[in-house]
Amino acid sequence: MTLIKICGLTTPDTLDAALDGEADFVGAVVFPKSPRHIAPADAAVLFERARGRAKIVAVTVNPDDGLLDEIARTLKPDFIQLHGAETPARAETVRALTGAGVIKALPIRHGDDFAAADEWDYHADHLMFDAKPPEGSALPGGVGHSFDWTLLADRVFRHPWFLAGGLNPDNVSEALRITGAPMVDVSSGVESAPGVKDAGRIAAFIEAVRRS
Ligand SMILES: O=C(O)c1ccccc1N[C@@H]1O[C@H](COP(=O)(O)O)[C@@H](O)[C@H]1O
Repeated sequence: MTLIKICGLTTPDTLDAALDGEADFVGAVVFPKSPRHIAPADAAVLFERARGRAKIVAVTVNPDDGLLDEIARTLKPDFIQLHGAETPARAETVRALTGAGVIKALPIRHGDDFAAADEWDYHADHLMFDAKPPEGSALPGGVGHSFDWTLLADRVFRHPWFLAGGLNPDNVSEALRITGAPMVDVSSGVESAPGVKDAGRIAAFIEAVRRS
């Protein structure tokens, strides 16, 4: 069964839509430049209802030790998602500092971009292949861009991995058919406007994955 992550949740009703649909991972984006940013203390209150029902993921971009400590003390996530230019050595520090697992997002545009996965596969619990954002983008993720899914054909990784980038209820079946991804991650594809999650689209996305 394909595992599902719904990311960038900021309200109780949309978090409930993800939990009622039995999403496997729910994500809080802790990155002030994002329209989905939520402060760790606020995320801790909101995501408490998810504990034990879905894995809680804190999405970060090049987090410093202070932020990691704050996230670990308040939100207590199951996973820290690293969506910046972190190194494998930094990931080991993140793991030690927080006690959480590590999801590492790798930006993909061409086949060569998978080279980094060889080393990262030994340092992350899960890799996430997300589209490289357009030039000049303020965000490294959550921009609704997809990459050529056929680049993933016949690739093998040590751990179950996420496909991300531009997925939505209408295209996720095709993405799964082409890539055979064991896990999928979505953010802007289940929104009505940037940062505004839509409970109906969350349910439709989960339904489309389950039907695939
Ligand atoms: O969602 C964000 O705002 C965000 C900000 C900074 C780093 C990562 C972010 N989101 C991640 O990107 C994927 C893909 O997004 P989309 O589905 O293409 O909109 C998202 O699921 C998050 O993991």
